[in-house]
Amino acid sequence: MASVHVNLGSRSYQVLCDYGILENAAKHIQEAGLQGKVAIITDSNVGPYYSKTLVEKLNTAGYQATTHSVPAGEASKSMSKVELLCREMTQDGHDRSSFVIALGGGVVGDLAGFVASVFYRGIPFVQIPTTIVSLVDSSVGGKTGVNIAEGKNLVGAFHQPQLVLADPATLSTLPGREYREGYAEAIKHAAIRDAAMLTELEALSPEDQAPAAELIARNISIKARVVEEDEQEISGTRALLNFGHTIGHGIEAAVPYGTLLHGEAISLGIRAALLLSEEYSTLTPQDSERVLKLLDTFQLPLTLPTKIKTEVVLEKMKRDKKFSGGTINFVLLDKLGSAFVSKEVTWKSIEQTIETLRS
Ligand SMILES: NC(=O)c1ccc[n+]([C@@H]2O[C@H](COP(=O)([O-])OP(=O)(O)OC[C@H]3O[C@@H](n4cnc5c(N)ncnc54)[C@H](O)[C@@H]3O)[C@@H](O)[C@H]2O)c1
Ligand SMILES: O=C(O)C(=O)C[C@@H](O)[C@H](O)[C@H](O)COP(=O)(O)O
Ligand SMILES: [Zn+2]
Repeated sequence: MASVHVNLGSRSYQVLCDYGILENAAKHIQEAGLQGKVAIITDSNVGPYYSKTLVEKLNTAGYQATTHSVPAGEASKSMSKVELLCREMTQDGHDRSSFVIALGGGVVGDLAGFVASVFYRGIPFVQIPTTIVSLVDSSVGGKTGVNIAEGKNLVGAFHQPQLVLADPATLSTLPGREYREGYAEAIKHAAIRDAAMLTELEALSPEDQAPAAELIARNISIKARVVEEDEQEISGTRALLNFGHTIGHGIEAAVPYGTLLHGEAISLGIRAALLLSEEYSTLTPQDSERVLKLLDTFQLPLTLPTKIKTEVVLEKMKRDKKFSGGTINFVLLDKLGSAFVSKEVTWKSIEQTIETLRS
């Protein structure tokens, strides 16, 4: 079993990654010190596959589990679903002594984590990720939250999970498009911190059943080390995990949520960030080409659809958390595996770069 420790003082936790680990979820949850009532939050696609067995195993181990499902998809990452889940949980007898399990992809993880952060002013939660995005990225780090019409993740809280149980076997039921999009986040990790991992990713095929537990753990380690340095994105180190997200989030929010999957929008955002890295820093076109080729291997979009208007992307971007007090903090690469935050990038360049994404 691959295991990564996320060292955050009193908020430290373990990420356990192994094929079939879900079978032993109750044992690992017990070992993490969680007891009593548990609200499993999942979605309409994931629940039917995995929640019944999980409930049975938890109840056999002495837990009292209830299941709460939201419709699958990005639109469920909303304040209205937060209220609905809090009401359902209260009606089902949950209180301060309960804990939450997020069973699903990044949408469920962000939503359930946020519910856990506000329910009775905060209860513990466990992440059980079931997509590539959530296995390599979103289940770790404690960023939770929901979208509003004005932009992505604009309402949220830092709330670390108490345990992450990563079972790559769950990927066997994940549809191809949702499987491929997740690699945008792994490619991002390689681009900002681990150029050698590009070679590992280049050896994969989008037709593979699932990546090795070691590759998932390698991504989690990259993220964990960054989060340990700057848990609440104050010093700027954690902003590096936002490579490709500044324009990417603008694109994702410019069309109804769910039209583009998160990883697809981030693929376009990565292309934009590579172009700006060449313009403002020392990244070479050859290095950019290598990353673009990898995104293309996973059939991720690199051309911005005409229906997505530049002015709408810019409007959404201006509300992004990376723009505070009028300053643009843009994550660039100086070479593969090495990222930094630049304050030099102008709105004019951003606008031109978005236009370049059209061809
Ligand atoms: N908090 C963070 O650090 C962080 C990091 C990255 C992404 N995110 C967020 O994560 C979200 C995207 O996550 P995602 O790409 O996992 O999307 P998702 O959670 O919507 O999952 C994608 C689709 O796959 C389905 N699905 C999930 N697991 C399945 C399985 N094993 N079998 C069958 N179907 C399955 C879901 O029902 C959904 O339809 C975005 O909202 C993004 O902002 C957060
Ligand atoms: O964990 C982080 O920090 C990240 O930036 C990871 C991103 O992949 C993720 O999409 C995150 O939700 C973006 O955060 P935001 O603060 O820009 O909303
Ligand atoms: Zn992301």
